[in-house]
Formats: sequence, structure tokens, C-alpha cells
Amino acid sequence: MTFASQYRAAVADRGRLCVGIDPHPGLLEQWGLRADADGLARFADRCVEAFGPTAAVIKPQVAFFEAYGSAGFAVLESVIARCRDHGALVLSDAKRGDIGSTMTAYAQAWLGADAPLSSDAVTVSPYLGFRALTPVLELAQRNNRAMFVLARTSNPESVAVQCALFEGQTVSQGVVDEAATINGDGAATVGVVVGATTAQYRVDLSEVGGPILAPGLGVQGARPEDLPERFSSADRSWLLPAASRSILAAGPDVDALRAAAATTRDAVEAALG
Ligand SMILES: O=C(O)c1cc(=O)[nH]c(=O)n1[C@@H]1O[C@H](COP(=O)(O)O)[C@@H](O)[C@H]1O
Repeated sequence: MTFASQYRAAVADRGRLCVGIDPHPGLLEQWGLRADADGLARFADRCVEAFGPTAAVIKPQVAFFEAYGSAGFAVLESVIARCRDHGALVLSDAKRGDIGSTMTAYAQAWLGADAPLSSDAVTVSPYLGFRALTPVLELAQRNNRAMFVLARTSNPESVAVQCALFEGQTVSQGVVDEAATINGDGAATVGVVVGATTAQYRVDLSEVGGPILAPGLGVQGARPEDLPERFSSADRSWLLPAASRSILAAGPDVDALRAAAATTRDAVEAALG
């Protein structure tokens, strides 16, 4: 089953929202947990229980697990496996980007069928060159998974690099166009990441043919009602808004977490129509 079919089925069943698992130390404290590997594991358990059976896509932010070293990675392995067992697609937010054989190793680490961190998709940075991502693309195609490529990110510093002109178009548009070309086969192996906060220097998303991850809802300031205008060029069926802290702040109660995600998802669905 292609990634496109898996993705379509997940959002048809559970709605257009990517829930981020970002165990910030401040959130652990707010939930009454210690900022250590044990606190991380308890935080993760709540998230898996709340979102695993309900969210279409779950995006663990790798940095917050990596902070606890091997113990943190053990928690992450378990989060990924259990969320997938519950039927969610797991997009590991590792933002990897390197060259040649190193990129091959990253591909195996995140998209290898038997890898401990094996995920449905992984975020990658194309800023060492889109073609440097080929090992990830090829493994994703072989294993019916996806890579989500940073195009126009939500942070204000992104403009100088991503909106620079190269051969008559912005660098970010070049990234989106590369994704569109690959997705011409209908498999949606390449998602693009375009911040929901970006009101300026927008990219034309009309030809993407794959998921458009739009982080920035909530704490970074974007609202569901901003989406139609900011993503006016996109096929809305591919739009996947994402939120982390604004949902996680409802914890630690599992029902409250689930309700917060459902409220955000319903607002997104209502805004996108
Ligand atoms: O790739 C991402 O997910 C990402 C891209 C981007 O442009 N902006 C962005 O905020 N993110 C991630 O999305 C999450 C946003 O978290 P909140 O701001 O708490 O909703 C973090 O894990 C970021 O690393």
C-alpha cells in the first residue's frame, strides 16, 4: 500500500491534524513530572494513550528525547512502535540532512523496516541539496514510507535562506517543485513542510501531490481560520496542520489531552471545509 493510500485512509478516518509530542522540560514540570528519563517515559505513556488511537499523524520531536541520551531514545522507540500499533502514522521529527553514505545511514535509522526507530515518515532538511536526500527517498519508495522536506519553515529566521532567489525562483519553491515532480507517480513519497505562520513570500503549492505539513498552530500564533488564505494555492485534502504545545498543555489527564486534540482537529476541519 503506497504512502498516499495510507495517508488518505488515516486522515479520512481521524481528520486532518498532526499532533506533536514535544516533551519540553517546562511541560514535564507542569504535568508534575521530573525532567529526567523516568518523567519522559511517563509523559510519553500519556501521549501514546491519548493520541495513538485517535490522531491521524503523530510527530514526536526527536530533540526532546535525545536530550536524555540512550534512555531517551529507548522511550522514543517505544512511543513510535506503540503509536503505530494503535493505527496512527508516525512522522519522526528528526530534521536530518547530510550527504552520501551518511544520508544512507539516516535513511536506515528512520525508515528501515527493522530499525529500532522505524517510522512511517521522517523530516529531512534539503539545504545540503535536494538530491543529497536520494538515499532517504529511495528507501521511502521501497518501503512505502515518506520523507517530509523542509521548504518554507515557520521560524522568522528562515526567510534569508529559503526565500533567496536561485535561477529565477525562490529556494523554497525549488524544493516544492522537486517534491511535486517525484510525487507525479501518485505515491506521495515526499511531503513538504510549510509553516502555518508564513504570511509572506509564500510558495505555490498547487502541484505538490503529497502531504503539506503546516506547523505553527497555537503557541507560534497561527490559527485554524488563517489556513484557507495562507494555503490558498494548496489542494486542501493534502494539508496537514500541526500543533504540539497548545495541545500538550491540556495534560496530564488523558481525556483532557484527547479533547484538546479533538478541539483543534475540529477547528481545522471546520476552517478547511
Ligand atoms: O518540521 C517541523 O515539524 C517544524 C517545521 C517548522 O517550520 N516549524 C516547526 O515548528 N516545526 C516543529 O513543529 C513543532 C511545533 O511545536 P509547537 O510550536 O509547540 O506547536 C516543533 O516540534 C517544531 O520543531
